[in-house]
Amino acid sequence: MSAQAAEYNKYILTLKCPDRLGLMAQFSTALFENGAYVTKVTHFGDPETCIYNSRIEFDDREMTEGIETFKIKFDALAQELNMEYKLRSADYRPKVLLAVSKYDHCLNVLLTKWKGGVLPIDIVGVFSNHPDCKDFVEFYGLPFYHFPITKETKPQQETQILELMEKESVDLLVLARYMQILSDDLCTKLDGKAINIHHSFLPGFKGAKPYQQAYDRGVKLIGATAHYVTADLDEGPIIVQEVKHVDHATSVQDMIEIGHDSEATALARAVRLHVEDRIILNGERTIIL
Ligand SMILES: Nc1nc2c(c(=O)[nH]1)N[C@@H](CN(C=O)c1ccc(C(=O)N[C@@H](CCC(=O)O)C(=O)O)cc1)CN2
Repeated sequence: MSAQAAEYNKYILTLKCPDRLGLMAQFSTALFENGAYVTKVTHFGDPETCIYNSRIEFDDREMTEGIETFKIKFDALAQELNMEYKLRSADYRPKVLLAVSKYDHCLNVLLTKWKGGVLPIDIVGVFSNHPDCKDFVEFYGLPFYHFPITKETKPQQETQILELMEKESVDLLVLARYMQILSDDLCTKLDGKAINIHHSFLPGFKGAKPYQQAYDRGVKLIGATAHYVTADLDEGPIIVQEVKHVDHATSVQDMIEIGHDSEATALARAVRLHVEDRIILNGERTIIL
């Protein structure tokens, strides 16, 4: 007898463990025996690392015991299979802090998608090293934090960022064309919790002014890359990439304007993938389930 979908509690289970024959049968049986009504499964067994990765959506329509009992039983299986897993309610909306400098095209798309209910996140605020985006952010009813920075005040400014993230229990920091390099210490603290949009088709043209670099090289494709932030500038695991065709007549300014769409699209998609727990970090690479 199926009740209305709205009555069910829905969950997202992500897991990784050493791969071996019969693994799927074993944890599928565990899900079945504990009444997990599976509605979606995506998985990948990495042939190089021999690690099995899976993302499972299920609900409790057939569960006779609560999710806490499910966790206790699944914990036992996880130990047996040397499995790392994360289980959360599908209703949880990750808390996201945005960072900008002066360009607001990526910020605009993120705020529009958030306001329109397309991005399942709670934006706790926006900070910037410049005041330019204050009015725009406050138009959306969000707090704007002006954190100016100089080489000398960088440690204090990054402390402001960390304190804000702590105070608001931030799950994800999104650098939406935030043009400051985060210190190694901050990158370590934000490992896997900070996404940047770089305005080139990485690994080409890392660092500052990538469109000028692209123009000077005479490329026929420009791109944008959303990646996790690491201490190695623009070297973090790649999440999403977008490209656009250009030619000999495309100026640097043309590239900057053409690139805005690619940057905003790539970043918004990367944020969605992250907050839906679809990204598995796999060394220097990502698996998108
Ligand atoms: N630790 C990291 N910080 C940041 C990353 C990253 O991958 N690791 N990505 C950048 C974004 N970025 C390109 O997308 C970028 C931003 C700024 C610069 C840069 O050189 N800026 C200033 C120097 C600023 C500073 O010293 O903090 C400059 O133009 O000289 C290069 C690339 C965001 N941060």
